[in-house]
Amino acid sequence: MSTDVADSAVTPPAAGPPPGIVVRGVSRSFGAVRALDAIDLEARAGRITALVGPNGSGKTTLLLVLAGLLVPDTGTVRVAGHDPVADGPAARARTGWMPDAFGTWDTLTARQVLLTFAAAYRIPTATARVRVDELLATVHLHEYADRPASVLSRGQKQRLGLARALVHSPDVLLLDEPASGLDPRSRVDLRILLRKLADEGRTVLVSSHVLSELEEMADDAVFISRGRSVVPETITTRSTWHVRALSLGALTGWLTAVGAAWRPGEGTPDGPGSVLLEVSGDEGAAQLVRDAVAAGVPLTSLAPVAGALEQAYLTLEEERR
Ligand SMILES: Nc1ncnc2c1ncn2[C@@H]1O[C@H](COP(=O)(O)OP(=O)(O)OP(=O)(O)O)[C@@H](O)[C@H]1O
Repeated sequence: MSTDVADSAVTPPAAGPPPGIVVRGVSRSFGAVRALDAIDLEARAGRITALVGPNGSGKTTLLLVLAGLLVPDTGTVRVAGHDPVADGPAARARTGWMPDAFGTWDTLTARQVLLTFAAAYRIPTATARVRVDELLATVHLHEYADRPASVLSRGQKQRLGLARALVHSPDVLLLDEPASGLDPRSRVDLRILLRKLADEGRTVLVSSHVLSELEEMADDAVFISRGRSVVPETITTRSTWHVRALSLGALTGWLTAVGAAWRPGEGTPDGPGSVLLEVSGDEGAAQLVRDAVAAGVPLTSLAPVAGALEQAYLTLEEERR
């Protein structure tokens, strides 16, 4: 039986390591637009936290506040224990920021760009040279180390932006759409690198619209809608699963008899086929398998129709309507 029951990697933040990021009641308006509306958020050290939300929901505004580049109107923020406004230099020394589009000085080489940022973080020159070589290798830009940044493609610039965010070995990483423009190999490399950074005990907060990708990399998810953090219903209660059986007739007959709300999937009643069923999380799926076995209904597969993040996101969109 193919089942993704054990693979729901994204869970709400649980008790565990200390939070690397704490946001309490933060608001930020641009004129009449309330981009952040008393938002709360925690992201823990040693974990990758996904920041998920529709266009204009406030993700970039929040990341800019965390990076110390935008002052909130109200609320409190702690990044690696420091307030980015009141204690800016200490917070910035521990924060790596990767914006969605990384502007470089095109006349500098990739190496010079990184050395310039290393100097800004007051890393001694000899140490910086070693660190920059390591990072250029990590993001597979060593061949371009001494070429002007102007020759870099969009994806290569993104990778340089990632190296820039890591130059001072920050405790907290803030990544705004880091995978945009990256080819599939680079996306896999990014995922592996972020996992390694989290395993080293760093806090990684990453926003992306590519939910399948976030699903694979994130441990926790924070959903944001209209400037507030929200918990989509799906996270805690229901999701749609694809249930397949050797006999569609036996499956639908049994589901109808036990009063389950199912929708047709595919197949004909006297052959193999599937239905769509609302299931209450992994526990509900496990119970469904037990009940089907007890009832003599031959299930052949059971899987969520979409990743947990995608389902939660779609619920969020429904809730917004
Ligand atoms: N500098 C600004 N001036 C005026 N309005 C702004 C500014 N920056 C953001 N906004 C508004 O604040 C809201 C939140 O924007 P933000 O960029 O944070 O959203 P987002 O979730 O990052 O969106 P996207 O997924 O499209 O990148 C939007 O309504 C946007 O128009």
